[in-house]
Amino acid sequence: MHSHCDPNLFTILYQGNVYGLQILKDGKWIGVEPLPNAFLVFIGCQLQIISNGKLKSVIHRAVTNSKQARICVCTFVIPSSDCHIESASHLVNESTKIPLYKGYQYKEFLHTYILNHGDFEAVLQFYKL
Ligand SMILES: O=C(O)CCC(=O)C(=O)O
Ligand SMILES: [Fe+2]
Repeated sequence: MHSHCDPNLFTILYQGNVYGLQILKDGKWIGVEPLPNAFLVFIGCQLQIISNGKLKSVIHRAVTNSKQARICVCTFVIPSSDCHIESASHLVNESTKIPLYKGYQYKEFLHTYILNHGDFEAVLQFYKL
């Protein structure tokens, strides 16, 4: 699976016991070893925007393995398509004093995300103030 940030609010992920998940940190891909019975929570693009940048959505990807089949169970927590998204005012006041992003409807964001092939940095350019 190509590198991306999840466009939703957050993702709960169970990756079984076969390695394959990697996250991008400081320009380097880091493997996330599977932990038995552990769930991973990924901050999605929407939580980054709602938290006014306080929470960061991580770029990740899954790599294939020719020896073992890998099954990953993902639960995506997604806003309804006409949900209005904007930075939460109390988090804006706490951090930058100004919102970093303009508000939008979730379906509008998803459209931009798909047009930009999941490149969150490119998508953010449309919503940064
Ligand atoms: O297969 C994985 O570990 C990750 C899957 C994923 O990132 C996704 O479905 O959004
Ligand atoms: Fe993902």
